Amino acid sequence: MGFFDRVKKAFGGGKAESTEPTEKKATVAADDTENSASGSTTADLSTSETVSATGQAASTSATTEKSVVTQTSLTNENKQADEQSALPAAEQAASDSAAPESSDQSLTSQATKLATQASTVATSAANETSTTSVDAESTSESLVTPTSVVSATSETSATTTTDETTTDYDRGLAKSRHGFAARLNEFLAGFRSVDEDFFEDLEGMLIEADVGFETAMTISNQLRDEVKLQNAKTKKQVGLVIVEKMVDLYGDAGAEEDNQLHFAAPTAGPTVFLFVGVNGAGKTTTVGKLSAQLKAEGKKVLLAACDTFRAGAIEQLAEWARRVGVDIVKSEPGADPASVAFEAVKKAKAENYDVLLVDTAGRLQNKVNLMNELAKMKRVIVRELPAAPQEVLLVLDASTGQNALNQAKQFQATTDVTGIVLTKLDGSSKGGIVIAIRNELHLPVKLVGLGEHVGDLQAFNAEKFVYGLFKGLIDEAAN
Ligand SMILES: Nc1nc2c(ncn2[C@@H]2O[C@H](COP(=O)(O)OP(=O)(O)OP(=O)(O)O)[C@@H](O)[C@H]2O)c(=O)[nH]1
Repeated sequence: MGFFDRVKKAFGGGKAESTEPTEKKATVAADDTENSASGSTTADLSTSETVSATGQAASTSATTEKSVVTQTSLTNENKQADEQSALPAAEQAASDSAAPESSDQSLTSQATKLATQASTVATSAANETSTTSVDAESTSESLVTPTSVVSATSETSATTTTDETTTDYDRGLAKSRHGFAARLNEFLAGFRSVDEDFFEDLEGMLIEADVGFETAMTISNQLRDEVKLQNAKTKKQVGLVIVEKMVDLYGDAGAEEDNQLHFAAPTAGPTVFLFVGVNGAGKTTTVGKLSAQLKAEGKKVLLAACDTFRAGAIEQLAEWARRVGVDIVKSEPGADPASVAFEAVKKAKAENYDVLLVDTAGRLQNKVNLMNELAKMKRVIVRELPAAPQEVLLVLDASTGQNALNQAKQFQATTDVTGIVLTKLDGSSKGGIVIAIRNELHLPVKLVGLGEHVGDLQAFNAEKFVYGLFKGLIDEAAN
């Protein structure tokens, strides 16, 4: 069965649950040989935990800073449900102008950004004290059903959670869905017959949707036969054949892809994840969100503020640490990032942390410096912990489209990237980039950012992603 048919069978027509075991299993695998025996657990990604307080109130070096952050209603803005289908023509207009496609940051907006990000963790300001501990219970309570990115515990909650995460993908991809539908509708509006012009326009439409040049060409070439083959005559049929082909190609290309985050074996910890990527891609935010989710799973988490280049970055990460209630190793702006990494690894080892999340700079004086710095940081980590880092995660801003692909190619050339975190999908109309990443970069997407809320960082699930992107059309095909 092709990938399109699998997704259709699992979700089509509004089904919330997979009817066959097509869901990827989230294997929390240890990186080395000890792994298979003891260090790996397998869990259905569709299952998630309802976060419960673990009672591990972590003390943090950042908590001496005191700030009161007012909770905002970001969630509502980011989670406007969309019930529109992919093909009908009227749907697209509003969405493309809704959210900014660029993520430029300025120092002057830093305070607002900090407040916004911290508020998504939503710890009650009233609980704040000037002591050095954060109340784990109130923090945990405030995380609105974050789906576990690495593990799952409750078999019984599977149905509900499949619903929830599918809905999260659905909401997070609304803009992309509208964007693609708009392009497809525009393209089909001019459809008369399947001729050379048709294929040229098709290629243009797909490239615009950010599926990538090579992918656009492959789809177009393969469809030359198939549109006729399948006797597609009406616009709707043609649209369906195009999407079906695109989805099947995507599924085939990912057959061997490992989308799971890898953790050190229990006895070989701590696990180290290094986050790299350009300025503003969402590294700090991702580290913050992930720390909250890992902590909620009972893990002892340490953050390392290795972006010493941008003064605000240290403060931003410290704010996340304080709010989430995890520890942080930081230094003064301008300090050597590798020395911060060294201190963090030392602390993580000595104090038995489970996971160390390392935030790095997105910009230095120039690209060569940046890449050299990352290499140096990695050397320091490996010297102290030979099996680490278990993941080097390249954070890409989905809304930057082809730019993100170019950035990825540069990072890939100099750094051993193990996976992609694709952020801001909620603010992008070009979710097609996921297709380009798989087909052109051959790097697995491991996490996706579907909004600014902590729970909006999700383990990547290809089936849900495809359904979120082409929901209307898949539902129609299923009925
Ligand atoms: N809507 C949305 N916004 C996001 C997402 N991830 C990050 N952001 C926002 O993107 C902006 C930049 O994020 P940062 O985490 O500061 O980016 P960075 O890569 O750490 O940037 P530098 O520290 O300058 O290298 C912030 O305003 C975040 O709130 C997401 O998935 N969705």
